[in-house]
Parts: sequence; C-alpha cells; structure tokens
Amino acid sequence: MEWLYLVIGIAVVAVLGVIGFVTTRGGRGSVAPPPEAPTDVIAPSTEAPTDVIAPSTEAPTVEAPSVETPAEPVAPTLEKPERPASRLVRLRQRLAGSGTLGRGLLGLLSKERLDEDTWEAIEDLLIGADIGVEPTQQLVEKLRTRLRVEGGDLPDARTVLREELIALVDPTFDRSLRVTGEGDAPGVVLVVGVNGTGKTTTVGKLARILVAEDRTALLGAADTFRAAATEQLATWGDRVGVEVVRGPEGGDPASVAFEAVARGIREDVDTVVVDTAGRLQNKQGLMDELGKVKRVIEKQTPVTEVLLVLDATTGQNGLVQAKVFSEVVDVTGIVLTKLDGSAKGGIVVAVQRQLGVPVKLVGLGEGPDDLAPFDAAAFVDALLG
Ligand SMILES: Nc1nc2c(ncn2[C@@H]2O[C@H](COP(=O)(O)OP(=O)(O)OP(=O)(O)O)[C@@H](O)[C@H]2O)c(=O)[nH]1
Repeated sequence: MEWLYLVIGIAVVAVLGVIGFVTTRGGRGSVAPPPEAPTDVIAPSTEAPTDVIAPSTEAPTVEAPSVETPAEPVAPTLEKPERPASRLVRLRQRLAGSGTLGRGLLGLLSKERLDEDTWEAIEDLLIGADIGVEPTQQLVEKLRTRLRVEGGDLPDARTVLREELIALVDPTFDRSLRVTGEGDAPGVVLVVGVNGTGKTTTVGKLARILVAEDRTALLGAADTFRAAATEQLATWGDRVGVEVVRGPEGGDPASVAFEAVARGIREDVDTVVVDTAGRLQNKQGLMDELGKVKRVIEKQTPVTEVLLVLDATTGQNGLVQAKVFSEVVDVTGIVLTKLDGSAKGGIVVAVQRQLGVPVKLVGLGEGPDDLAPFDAAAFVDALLG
C-alpha cells in the first residue's frame, strides 16, 4: 500500500510540473524574440561626429585690428666706395709679378760690364713682359745711350730705367674718363669687348667710381644675351644706389641702350654706363650689332667714352681684338683687367702703341673697388717694385 501512495504522489507532482511549464510558455506568446544586433558591428551613429565642429550660429567674435602706425621706410644701407685717387697705390702690390721685371732689369743693368749678352738678356725680359718688339728695341737703344760710360760718373741705372719706362708708357696721354655730356645731356659710357674679359664687372666698379665722385649714374643692361649679366649688374647697382635699365632676355640690345639713355636724359643723371654682350671680333653680325647700339644711342646724345675691356692675361691676342673693335665703335679708352693675374704688364705699352688710345683704367682684383685710374708713373713704380 505504501508504494501505491508513493507512486500517486510522484504522479501528482509530475502533472503539476507539466501544467506549470505550459502556462509559463503560453504567457510569453509564440513570437520569436527579435534578433539582437550582433555586438561586433558598430552601426553608424546618426550623431554628428565629435571631431567636426558645427558652424556656430552665434556671431563670431571679431577682434578689432590693432591700429599700428606704419613703420618708417628703412633706407637700404648703401656702401661708400673708395675714392679713386688712392686706389692705384693700394693696389700696387697686386700687380702680379710686380717687382720681378724691375728686379730682373736692374740686376742686369747694374752689372759692371754691359756686354752684348747682357743687352740680349734685357731684351728677352722686356719682350717676355709683352711690351712688344718695337718698343723693346727703342727702350734698349735709349738705355744703351744713357748708360754708356763715357768717362765721368755712371748714371744711376734705376733712375734711368724708371724715366725711360715712364716715357714708354707715355705720361702725355689724356687718361681722364669722359663721363660728362654737353650741356644738360648725360655723359654716356659704352663698355665693349670679347667674352669674359670683365665688362659687366667693370661697369659695376665704374658705377662705384662715379658714386665716389658724387655723380649720379644709371646703368644700361644691354647684355641681353646673358641673363645673369643683368642680375649681376643689378647687384652692383643696389650696393651703391644706382639703378639699372633692363630689357627682356634675348631682346634687342640697341633698344635697351636707347631706353637707358632716354631715361638718363629725362631724369637728368650725370652719367649713363651701358654694358654690352661679349662678342668675338671675327663675328661680323655681332660687330654690326655693336655699331647699331652706338648709332641708336647717338640719335639722342653723343657717346662720350667707348671703353674697350681687355683681359691682360690674354697678352698679344688682345691687340687683334682691340684693332677690330676700334674700327667698329671708335674706342676712346682701354680698361686692362686682371692685371693682378698677369706678369705681362707690358701689354699696356703694346696696346697703346697699336691703337693710339690710352689705358684709362686697370683691374687689379675681384673686390668692388679693385679698379683704378691708370697712371704711368705709379704703374712703372709698381713694376720696378
Ligand atoms: N682677378 C681679376 N678678376 C677679374 C677682374 N675683372 C673681372 N674679373 C673677373 O672676370 C670674370 C668675368 O667677368 P665679367 O664681368 O662677368 O665678364 P664679361 O666680360 O661681362 O663677360 P661676358 O658678358 O660673358 O662677355 C669674373 O669672374 C670677374 O670677377 C680683375 O681685374 N681681376
């Protein structure tokens, strides 16, 4: 009987459990729960991203500009070029080989007996210094005459040599630069020569000489062939407050030269210096172009000075160039550059003889004021050391 009660009890519990389970499920309905979003996919937020700053609708706070008094324009610091008078003395030591020619000659001339071998050695020294054959023979003749012992005291060899060299370099030439025009017109200096002799540098240095002498100047960049030449010129001008008239690269040099002179006349400047492109004397077209530059300028006012720039280190080659240039533009003065790099100062004598035109300026270095007015006595003193 007991086991019967136990079975009935278990059956009752089981029936109640089944009823309870069914009731619970029925309360929730049979609709499957909505699938939850997978946790590893981040839905794009509809909120504005935090790193984008929405334009504020508020009026922006505008800072009132601070009212500053305009700064006074700062005048560029201009250089004060060295006065020309003192230059040749300062540059004396720069004369390459300065003293060697003089010492060589004096050594030979001081010999007790001046025999034929000695005179030949003297001739060789002079020719080696590019003085030229004819002037050398003349000089030797003079020295022979004056140093001949004819009884009495032997004259001082140094004094005789100095006097004869000065006579050879010719102190009677007018070496002044014609930088002033007639009446109110400016002086016009045209600078010509073959490539790389130092024309642009000379124009820049000449501007400094003019400024040092309290003249007003204007530069014409008629070397339209080489773009860098115009910039080079502008840099030279800027340093001393001299303006440059320029044209388009590859443009007509004559029109730049014309415009520079026209402006010089309008602005009443004292001197216009015109740089030209380097050209070989055997290129007829370029030489004609140079002639045109001069003619075009002279429609307005005369060119007062034509400076031919020669590189002293090219020696006798310079003489051929000088002759051809002179035929085209009527050279009035020589600028002998790079004398600091040449032991052949005798070229001064040779070129003057060849052209009948004086050396007016000498270049003795790359420094801005290393261009000196030429002076026969100072030059000979530098040669003699
Ligand atoms: N040592 C020395 N160098 C010089 C002198 N004059 C000019 N030069 C140098 O020579 C070089 C040529 O000078 P430029 O003035 O450019 O020559 P350029 O005749 O205008 O040249 P192109 O326009 O190409 O014909 C430069 O490096 C100058 O610094 C001088 O007296 N002594």
